Amino acid sequence: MDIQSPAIALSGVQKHYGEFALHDIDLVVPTGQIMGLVGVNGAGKSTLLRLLVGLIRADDGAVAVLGQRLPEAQVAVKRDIGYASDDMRLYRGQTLRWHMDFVARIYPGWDEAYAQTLLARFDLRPQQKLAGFSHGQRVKALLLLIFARHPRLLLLDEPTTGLDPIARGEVLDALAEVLRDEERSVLFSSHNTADIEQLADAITFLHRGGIVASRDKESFLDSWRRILCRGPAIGPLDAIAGIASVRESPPLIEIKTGAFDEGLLQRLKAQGLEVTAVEPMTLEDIFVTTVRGGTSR
Ligand SMILES: Nc1ncnc2c1ncn2[C@@H]1O[C@H](COP(=O)(O)OP(=O)(O)OP(=O)(O)O)[C@@H](O)[C@H]1O
Repeated sequence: MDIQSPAIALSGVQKHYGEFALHDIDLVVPTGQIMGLVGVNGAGKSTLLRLLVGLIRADDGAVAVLGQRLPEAQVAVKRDIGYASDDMRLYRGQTLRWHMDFVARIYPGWDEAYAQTLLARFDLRPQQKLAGFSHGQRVKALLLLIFARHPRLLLLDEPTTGLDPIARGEVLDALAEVLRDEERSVLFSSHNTADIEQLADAITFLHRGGIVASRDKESFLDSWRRILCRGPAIGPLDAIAGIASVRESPPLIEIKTGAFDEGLLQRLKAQGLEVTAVEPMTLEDIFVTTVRGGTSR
């Protein structure tokens, strides 16, 4: 296996389901990167992750994981991938210990000491049957079974959805610890932008089956600003390059931009506007503005 290759490389990927199409997907996740995949319900996040784990096949385009093409190398890469999603069913009639032994027999990289650490951290009882686990406990059990194998690539579909704030904090802390290993790459999806903002190095916005933006987190946060001005403007503001949205309630004007620089402020002033505040934006606000404005990367 080629360790110089990116962890994930998608090129021209298409997948059609009736009215829905995951389309023109070009995405590279370098080794060691933590990529957050953000999208509303039905955007295509799970479909993208299922393609990467070989559960479904692309209609067109190239899918490579850990330097190997799918679906040809699916069996070979599977042991190096940890995939967590609602698709994964644990056996309700068996205990967590039974599951741990089962996984340990299949994966030689099983780390029992780390599994014990995670049992304590997640406050899970190994002798309890899965049928008695709450939703949050089941999620934590699944992540334990994956993390203790030390897979090189983690594909996590909404790992924190449906968790209470305490369980969510535990899962995020364990993820942050797992992610400290620089050789490990991660793609995790969420509609909770706060989780993505906390953990990810890079962020991809998926909307209606297409990638609308994909950049490293810092440059996302650096380039977006909410600018408050006092008008009126001399000419139409939407025509100014770099403006993603304009909301007017005269004489106040709120502008959002994904291409913030001094030049933009000068252009606004040239329109007769007085700039009264320039504020950073949250990832959530950036996401909503990008999706509503249809801004392309
Ligand atoms: N096996 C399938 N057969 C038919 N349609 C499918 C199938 N899998 C997904 N779809 C459709 O593809 C679209 C994208 O679904 P997907 O589950 O990838 O979105 P998502 O972003 O993960 O959404 P959510 O946040 O709700 O989980 C939806 O319109 C869904 O109905």
